[in-house]
Amino acid sequence: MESTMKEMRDGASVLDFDSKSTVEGGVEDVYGEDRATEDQLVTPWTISVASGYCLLRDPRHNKGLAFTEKERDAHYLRGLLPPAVISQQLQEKKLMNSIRQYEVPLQKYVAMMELEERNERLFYKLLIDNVEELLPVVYTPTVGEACQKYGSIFRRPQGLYISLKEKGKILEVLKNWPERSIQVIVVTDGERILGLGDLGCQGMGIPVGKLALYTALGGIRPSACLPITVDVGTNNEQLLKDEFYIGLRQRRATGQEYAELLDEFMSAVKQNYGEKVLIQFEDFANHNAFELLAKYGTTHLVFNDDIQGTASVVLAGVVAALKLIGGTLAEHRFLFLGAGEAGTGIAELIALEISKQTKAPVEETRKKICLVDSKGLIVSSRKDSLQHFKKPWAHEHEPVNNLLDAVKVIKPTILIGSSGVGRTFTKEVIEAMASFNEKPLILALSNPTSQSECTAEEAYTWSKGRAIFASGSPFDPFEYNGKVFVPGQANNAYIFPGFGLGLVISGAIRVHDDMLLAASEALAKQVTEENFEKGLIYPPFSNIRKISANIAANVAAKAYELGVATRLPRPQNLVKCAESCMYTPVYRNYR
Ligand SMILES: O=C([O-])CC(=O)C(=O)O
Ligand SMILES: [Mg+2]
Repeated sequence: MESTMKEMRDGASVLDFDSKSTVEGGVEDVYGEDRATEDQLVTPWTISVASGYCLLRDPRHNKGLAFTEKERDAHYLRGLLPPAVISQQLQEKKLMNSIRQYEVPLQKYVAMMELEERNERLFYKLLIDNVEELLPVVYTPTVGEACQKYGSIFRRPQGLYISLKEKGKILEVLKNWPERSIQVIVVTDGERILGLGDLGCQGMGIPVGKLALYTALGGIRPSACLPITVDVGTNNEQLLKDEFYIGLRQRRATGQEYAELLDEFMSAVKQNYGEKVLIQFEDFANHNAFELLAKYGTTHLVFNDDIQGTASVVLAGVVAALKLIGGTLAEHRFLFLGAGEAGTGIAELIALEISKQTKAPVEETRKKICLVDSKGLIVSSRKDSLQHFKKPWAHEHEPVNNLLDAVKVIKPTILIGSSGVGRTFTKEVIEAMASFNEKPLILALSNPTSQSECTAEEAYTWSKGRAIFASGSPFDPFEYNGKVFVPGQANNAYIFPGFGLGLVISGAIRVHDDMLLAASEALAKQVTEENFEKGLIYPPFSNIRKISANIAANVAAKAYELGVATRLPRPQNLVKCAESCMYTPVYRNYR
């Protein structure tokens, strides 16, 4: 009898499913429980129409004073709102005025988060229309401070928390999340939040912030985004002692215990959301970041923003910069400070692109790139003691034990900082770069601003206005000798929203390095003559939705070419397709 009912509900396909284990996802699998076997527990979700008081308190549907007279009548709102009816534009103006009055960035952050909890469309309207002004509020650098103080500013939970306490029950925890059609998950374990180190469970600010950008910059629907923090403890003594700390009060689980929890999480995600959900790893410590990417890259749609997103954005900036500094990629010498996720990720993608351009094997093209870590230049004599992700960069060279000496002997044309340690591009380092380069390209990528390898002012002043400079966190334009220099922001925020959109619109099931190259190429093409004249190697964020649509189209095209796209037939015009899929924050009319 039971099986007959299930067949009636699910149609003929139920016969196939019943005999299978449910640990894999499927194309139609959006609810998870549709595929659940009879002995599995399901969540009895219901859908209802919000009205009256509940409607005003539902952030997804609330419009505040913008509810029309007709809507107020039809939805039992009479008397619950003051008489004035105002437009979304006027609401936006009012909120921008009030946010601009706060002088402390963290107050602006809290105001934005409160808006998101109150009125989601208005939040995104503000963010999209004022992207250059609000990006530093909801994203780096302010989000870093927010994570450090998350326990104190915590009001309502955002996202999903999966801790060691949920071991064995992760699938059930996922089913507690109210949305079913998830397209993008950003997950952190909080061990390396920006350049701020281990912030444990308070790292949640990062997935929340990244996903706000997925919607604002890439047009993924907010309801399709799921921020997750996996809490395995923290080694941050200060947080462990902090009475307001929101996470597990224990030291980090490692080894098998860690691997098992992550494995359960990865299986549960695929089981619940299917094959096409994008899982973006964010701000994991080096060892776990590389391992997770390698382990799940062949079974899941995974993307590590710190390794791959940063690589793609930096390659785009370097390619664009060639218009200003001359030469081909292969003709330049690269020196990195920092050999972690960002450093080795960028280095590898640059080596790959040079290899594609010159047909030389990547083992050869890697030799154009040198990396310095905390122990000095990475050279072959250090090979035995190096972590595996650094080994490809151990070239034959005399040991050199600091950055300045490495700059002097290698004479790079391009200097890239990704060490997470601030103020390491000293006056001597920049002056040395400027002594043998007409236009040294200097990228200070570490975040937030406090960890930047140097400031824009320092780069321009110490190079006497000759440096081409971009940084991970934003700096204001700087005037030197009567000329205004506008520093670019070499931040993965240019890439991941469009990249993710490209995966979603093509229904891609795996990420491939060639897609990262496709994203870089699309971004580099968006830099205009006018941008170059100001010394910019990235286009302004004000055009980001157009940029994201172009990145998405190039990434999707590559997914179809590689045969990993499942959305068929392939749309003719992928840019149009990307644009038409984008979420818009304009209020909808209610009947
Ligand atoms: O969040 C950012 O601004 C860039 C990034 O991924 C990081 O620094 O880890
Ligand atoms: Mg990151």
